[in-house]
Amino acid sequence: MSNETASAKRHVHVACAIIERDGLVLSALRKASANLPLKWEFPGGKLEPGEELEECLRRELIEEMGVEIAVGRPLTPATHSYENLTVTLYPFVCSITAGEIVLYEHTAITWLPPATLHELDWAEADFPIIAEYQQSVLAQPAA
Ligand SMILES: Nc1nc2c([nH]c(=O)n2[C@H]2C[C@H](O)[C@@H](COP(=O)(O)OP(=O)(O)OP(=O)(O)O)O2)c(=O)[nH]1
Repeated sequence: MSNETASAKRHVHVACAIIERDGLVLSALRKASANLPLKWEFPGGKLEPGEELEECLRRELIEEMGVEIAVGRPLTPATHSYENLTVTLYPFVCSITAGEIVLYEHTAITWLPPATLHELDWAEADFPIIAEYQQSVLAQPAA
């Protein structure tokens, strides 16, 4: 049997951080040389064996951006099948508690108001997460 059958497709579990600061949200641009090149994503990465999602996210943010985060409310996990890979994303709303961002993995970052997040060229797995996040934030009464 070929290795390219649907059943052979790798499935990865990825925690990702919707980082809020002063009413804006951080998005990060993947490298041109990466899988899903030059797509926007939320920082984070693959869950390691035995690791909790929140622990994974705190580790990834130190590794990718050199910052410590507080992990807040979870959003609904989203599963998407790319051509060669199935990804389940576990999103959490987060904030930076220590450190200044240094880009160890990404090409760029940007801070946007929630309402305009969808205008970037996102990795497809993020579409439902962005929609849910926008709905949750924009539904809140003004302070
Ligand atoms: N961190 C993150 N990954 C995402 C998002 N959306 C999305 O489809 N992904 C995909 C891209 C990758 O295939 C996978 C995350 O894996 P990763 O960040 O640990 O690994 P990578 O592909 O950048 O690099 P590698 O370690 O596999 O070489 O999930 C997102 O919003 N954030």
